[in-house]
Amino acid sequence: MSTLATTRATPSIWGGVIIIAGTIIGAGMFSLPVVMSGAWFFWSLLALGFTWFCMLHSGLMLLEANLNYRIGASFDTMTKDLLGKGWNVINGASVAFVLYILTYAYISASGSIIQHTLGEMAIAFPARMAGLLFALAVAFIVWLSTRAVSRMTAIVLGAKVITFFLTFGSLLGHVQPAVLFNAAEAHASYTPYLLMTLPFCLASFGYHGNVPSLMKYYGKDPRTIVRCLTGGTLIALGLYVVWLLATMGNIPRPGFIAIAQQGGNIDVLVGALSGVLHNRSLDLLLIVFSNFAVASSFLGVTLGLFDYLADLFGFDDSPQGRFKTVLLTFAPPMLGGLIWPNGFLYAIGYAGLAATVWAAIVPALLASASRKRFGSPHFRVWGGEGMIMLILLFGVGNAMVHLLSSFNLLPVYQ
Ligand SMILES: N[C@@H](Cc1ccccc1)C(=O)O
Repeated sequence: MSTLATTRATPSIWGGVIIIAGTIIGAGMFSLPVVMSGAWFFWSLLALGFTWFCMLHSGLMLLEANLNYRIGASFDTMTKDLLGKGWNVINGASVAFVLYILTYAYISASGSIIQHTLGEMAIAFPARMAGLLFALAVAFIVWLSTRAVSRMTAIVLGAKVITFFLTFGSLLGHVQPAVLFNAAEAHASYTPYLLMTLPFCLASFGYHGNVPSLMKYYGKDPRTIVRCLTGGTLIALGLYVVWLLATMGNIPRPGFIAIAQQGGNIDVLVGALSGVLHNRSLDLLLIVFSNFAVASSFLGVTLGLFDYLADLFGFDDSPQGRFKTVLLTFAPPMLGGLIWPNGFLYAIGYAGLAATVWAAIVPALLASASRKRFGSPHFRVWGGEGMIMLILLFGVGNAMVHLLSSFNLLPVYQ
């Protein structure tokens, strides 16, 4: 994640916006229509809007604290200095956990989407094998060098943006109001299913590892970085709304029960959407887009995990050193993908649970501590203590929701 920013020559605001939007928009979005089918479209918009607001502001809080340190100082430096060793260990563990579980989710997702893609070409290929091979290819690129990752990401991200506009532009034309308004179910209840969507929204809006990278990229320029964070998160929000419109405007609400029962992985969702679209070229575009969306986050997140582990274990940058780090980065999630190829939805949920620590709770605590220590010489997030409390509540609330739903204490739409 961290190094994507350093390769562009002229820092225009778009570079930062694209880095942020590119990290945010990933596998998480494919979980949204399935987990939001209970709350359905309008309530889900509320959950998305609220999460967007909180995740943008937690990112700004991180920036506020980060601006008081040297350029290049990351999470680790700030939490150790402002919150102490204990928090630093908790924070580090949650970062590693999120990156690992996301890598697992991407392996599971890429396996399923490659299987689906090849299936469309009448080639039968097991998903486990596809996920494994794809992960090996990514591992090879990460092993080569950060530059290789950055170049691949630029290509994949470009393809993602182009196929996105083509796909969603035409998908919108297919929305059926009767399906979107769920006209078939007269007395449906939606609100009981609202809370459980939150951890998935949180995971889908995660990007916070990139805030220190933006400061490396632009220098201590809060105005520009604030614009990048706002622009990047807004693009993601807009895309998610269109994505919900496209899925919930085409697949009837009860149809999602079957999708969730089949594990809720990307291939099932894309398959269900193809089933109602009856449009060959759109179908193909959607498949191409899904492949690129997964691939770009996969590269970004595993690079982040790679850098993190290399730093933690002190492995050097020689081919052997990088090989050790790659092994540590990819072997555990690959093993998970082999044993349990269909845990995509669970993985995104757990990513939400752990990400709440370093993407909501810790940023709020950091901003609060850095205000006491430094004042805010460069930049201060608006809203004072109230805003800090809101982000803390959002973070703790998300963790509680996830725990409740893991113990089956929240209603599930089934
Ligand atoms: N938002 C990313 C996941 C992510 C979470 C937290 C940090 C970085 C990335 C996705 O949807 O795939």
